[in-house]
Amino acid sequence: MNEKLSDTGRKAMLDPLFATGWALVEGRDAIRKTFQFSDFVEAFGFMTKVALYAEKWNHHPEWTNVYNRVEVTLTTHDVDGLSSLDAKLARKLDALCEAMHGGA
Ligand SMILES: C[C@H](O)[C@H](O)[C@H]1CNC2=NC(N)=NC(=O)C2=N1
Repeated sequence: MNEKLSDTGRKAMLDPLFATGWALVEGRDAIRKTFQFSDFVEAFGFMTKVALYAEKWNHHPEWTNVYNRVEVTLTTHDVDGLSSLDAKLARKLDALCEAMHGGA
């Protein structure tokens, strides 16, 4: 059963993500990061890769795409806040972005 991150869990799991550009969302227990790519096709390719992991892990992002930018918000609806699944998916997004040229 998934559960909300504890205070110690937050420090351990979120501090490394803050270092890669993730930030807490004002007024929500969520984290957000905007990824920028070379063009729309690369951005959409990133979203496609992420979607496969989201389905595999049954944990889905809240996101918007405008041309070459993808804004991603992660939170766990089932526990109404941040869980380890959000940190896991955030790490995966960073890794996928790193593996693609132009990801930032
Ligand atoms: C029924 C389904 O398994 C649940 O709604 C899953 C789907 N994807 C999810 N994604 C996210 N971000 N949070 C959830 O709590 C969640 N729950």
